[in-house]
Amino acid sequence: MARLDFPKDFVWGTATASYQIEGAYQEDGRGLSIWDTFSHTPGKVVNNDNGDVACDSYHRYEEDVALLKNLGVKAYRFSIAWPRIFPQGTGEVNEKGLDYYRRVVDALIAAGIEPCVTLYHWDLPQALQDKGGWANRDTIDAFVKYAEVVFKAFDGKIKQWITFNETWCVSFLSNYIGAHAPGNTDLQLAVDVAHNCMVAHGQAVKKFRELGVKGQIGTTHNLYWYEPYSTKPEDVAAAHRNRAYYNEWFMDPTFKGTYPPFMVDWFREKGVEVKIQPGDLETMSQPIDFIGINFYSGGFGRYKKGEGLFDCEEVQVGFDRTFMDWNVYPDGLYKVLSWVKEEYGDIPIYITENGACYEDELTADKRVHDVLRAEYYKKHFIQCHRVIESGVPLKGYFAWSLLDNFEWAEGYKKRFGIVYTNYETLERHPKDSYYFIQKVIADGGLDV
Ligand SMILES: N=NNCCOCCOc1ccc(-c2cn(C[C@@H]3NC[C@@H](O)[C@H]3O)nn2)cc1
Repeated sequence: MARLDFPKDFVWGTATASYQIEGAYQEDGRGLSIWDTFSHTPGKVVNNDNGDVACDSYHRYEEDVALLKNLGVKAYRFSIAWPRIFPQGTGEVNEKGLDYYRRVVDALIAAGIEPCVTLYHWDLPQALQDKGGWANRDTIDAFVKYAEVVFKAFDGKIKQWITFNETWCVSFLSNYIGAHAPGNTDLQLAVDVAHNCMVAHGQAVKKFRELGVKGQIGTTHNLYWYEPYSTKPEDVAAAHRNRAYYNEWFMDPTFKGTYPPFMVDWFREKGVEVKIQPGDLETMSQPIDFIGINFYSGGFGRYKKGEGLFDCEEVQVGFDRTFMDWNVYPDGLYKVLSWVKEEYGDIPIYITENGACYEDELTADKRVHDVLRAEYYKKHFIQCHRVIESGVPLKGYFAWSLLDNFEWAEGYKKRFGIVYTNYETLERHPKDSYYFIQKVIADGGLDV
């Protein structure tokens, strides 16, 4: 057996998001979000599930904090719901909305757990969507105003800030593929949304610096690791386009202040242009203190004319797959983080999401023997250790997710939690994977 010890200051955490766990969708002045609208539209979400109640963390956050404390994490990543702070997106601040997050933050601090907050985790106020949402550049100013209110309210208590979660999901998944809210299917619109979100990210970072807010700020991108199936030049080019669709399209603007030229040309061929206004590229590439990377999967692609957006077809090479039908590809984590260091330099990295969805069964004695999920975590922890040993500045890891929760268009059928949520009783039951992670944190590492 080999012993893999993590640095003493490595930050272990878990992650959730407001719309996925809070419920209380009309409580204390909360306004509607695009996910309320989307989930209440028949046919958009499996079983027509919605976030009206979810895990009821709005009322049960103390139970969640107790689970976090017992798990032994140093930090907890959650998101603030913009519609609780500005029910109409702009205008009057809803103090009761701020008060909820004051209760959560104070409970975390009392438990010795650092709050790590995502400002935008997809629940855009519907009132802003009614005016074009992220395709309307006015939303950028509304976002900065929302960020300013929250920065000021929690300065000194929240010390790790993430502007956006998974801008690829906000843009392409939600406005080109159409699988997520608001469910548009227009490539130009998706490119506009991606651009405006990255400008909003940069403007919020500038506001953070202007206000002299204590702590660190970054953003989170979901990166996939796609490799060419063969060394044939056409396969290499096709797989690179598909990788860049998730990775370079967002990482290059964030760190280089440019879009990857080969992708700009590819989109231009499809009649799609990036609408860059003077100053946008400088704004979006504002220096940040860390990058959050959400990693779940990857694969192999090869050239196939006419296949998808990039003439690239995925080739199955025998990976095990999760219940989301995603490849289990732990080496992909090592490769993508090594690539981040190589491409973008020594920016501190936090894995802000990693985890797996499997079918879980609650036993009569309230246990969940989620062997596959525990194995998934073990395999990815090994790759985290490997990448740290290689000199990549990986500073922390947040498991997705603390709780089974509303998995967007998949509803409640898809469980990612290390704690089982009984949606009838709203009871929480730690799974075997919770106890596996608890031991890794307590021991400061693992034996393999
Ligand atoms: N890729 N295109 N395929 C073509 C058809 O796709 C249809 C569906 O696609 C996707 C792609 C990606 C995801 C996804 C989900 N999570 C997990 C969440 N991360 C943030 C947190 O809230 C977690 O819940 N990360 N990524 C979902 C659906």
